[in-house]
Amino acid sequence: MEYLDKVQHSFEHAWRDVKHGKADKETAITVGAGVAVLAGAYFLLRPRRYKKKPGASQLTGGGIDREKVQKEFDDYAKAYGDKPGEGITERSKTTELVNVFYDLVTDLYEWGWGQSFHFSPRLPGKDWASSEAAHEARLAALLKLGPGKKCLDVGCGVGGPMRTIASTSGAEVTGITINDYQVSRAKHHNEKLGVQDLCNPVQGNFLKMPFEKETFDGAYAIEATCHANKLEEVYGEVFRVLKPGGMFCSYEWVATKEFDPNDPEHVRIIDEINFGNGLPEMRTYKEAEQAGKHVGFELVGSVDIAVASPVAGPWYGRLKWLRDSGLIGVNRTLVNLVSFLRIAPTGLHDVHEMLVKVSLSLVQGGESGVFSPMHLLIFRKPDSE
Ligand SMILES: C=C(CC[C@@H](C)[C@H]1CC[C@H]2C3=CC[C@H]4[C@H](C)[C@@H](O)CC[C@]4(C)[C@H]3CC[C@]12C)C(C)C
Ligand SMILES: C[S@@+](CC[C@H](N)C(=O)[O-])C[C@H]1O[C@@H](n2cnc3c(N)ncnc32)[C@H](O)[C@@H]1O
Repeated sequence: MEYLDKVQHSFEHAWRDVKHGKADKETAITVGAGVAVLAGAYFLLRPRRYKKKPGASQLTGGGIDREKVQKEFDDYAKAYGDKPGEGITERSKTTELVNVFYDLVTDLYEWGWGQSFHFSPRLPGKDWASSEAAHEARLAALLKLGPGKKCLDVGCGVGGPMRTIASTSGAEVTGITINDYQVSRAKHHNEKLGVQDLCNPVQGNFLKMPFEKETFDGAYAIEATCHANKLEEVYGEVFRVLKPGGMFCSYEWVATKEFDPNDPEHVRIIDEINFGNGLPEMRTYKEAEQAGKHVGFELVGSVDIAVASPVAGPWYGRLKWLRDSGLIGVNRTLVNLVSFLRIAPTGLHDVHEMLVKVSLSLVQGGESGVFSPMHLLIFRKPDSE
């Protein structure tokens, strides 16, 4: 703190000389540099209420008390075994760990990515936001949603997709997320956009949903069911709350047919993806298909969107660009700064470092073809049980 006092003292002296017209060249440079540093720091850290994303100075641990963020992250990290392919060791704790994971990452996701916590193929001539909206709207079309229809968003995050799908289709979308902080963020965004009459985020466990049977005309999940210990558990609940004849579409995180469980490099990539994203394990797309059939669904379609379009850019392109452009490096500096200044909770630095590392694993998973975050499964509940 002594160094900072000296800097402040010399800046005050210089500022006084400038005010009294006694500034020499050196003083003017000191003051100019000081003003530039302060302006730069404010620009980068400033709280940005709604317009775009939150500012770095608004990074929190979600529903976790500031002083507990470091311990919660350390406990989360300890929950993963170190044997290849092990994932979360105590599976009875998975849901609780996933909730902690989202307390830890939700602000960082919004700050560094946006309100839709998923990947999208890059459409030719479209920016990432348009490509993302198209990827989400595809589900509204597949589910044949429209005004008066009731749709369930299984693992809704802060509601980015919910708002797109409700706005494009006019359907009422109820979203469920385990994380209470995300519900508050989703409600904030819904009200800001004036879509709260169509979008209803609720806190709850998609393994035991607080909805009556046969409530919804359609359901979708976007990169969310991967957090379940067993896909049958969440698929079975979706089956229960869907009306007979209702459709369920899911973008699934899967190991692809390129994945070789005997290849240590493949296993390393998947293990790192599991740890850096709160997955208990990784399923293959075949296992996901089987899980849906096992709970009673008819499998209507199964396609890896990551490789479906010969002209779309790779889903991991945005992550690669963030790294290659140096933006992740800038983010690292900002997170270190707000952590050092105690503006953000201690521990958020470690969370961010986890995300820096997993961004590399995800790109490797995409480039090697062993992993896809968007294997689209289309299921239908039979007309009569
Ligand atoms: C579906 C899931 C999450 C998918 C993506 C939304 C996120 C996966 C990895 C995340 C990120 C990685 C690097 C971060 C970067 C270091 C930071 O400065 C800014 C945020 C990141 C870009 C962050 C953004 C969200 C992801 C892309 C899983 C959880 C099932
Ligand atoms: C990667 S986020 C995707 C969110 C949203 N689908 C989107 O694309 O923006 C995964 C979501 O699944 C939710 N989730 C994970 N496990 C859950 C559970 N057991 N019950 C309810 N929601 C859960 C998380 O809280 C989070 O909102």
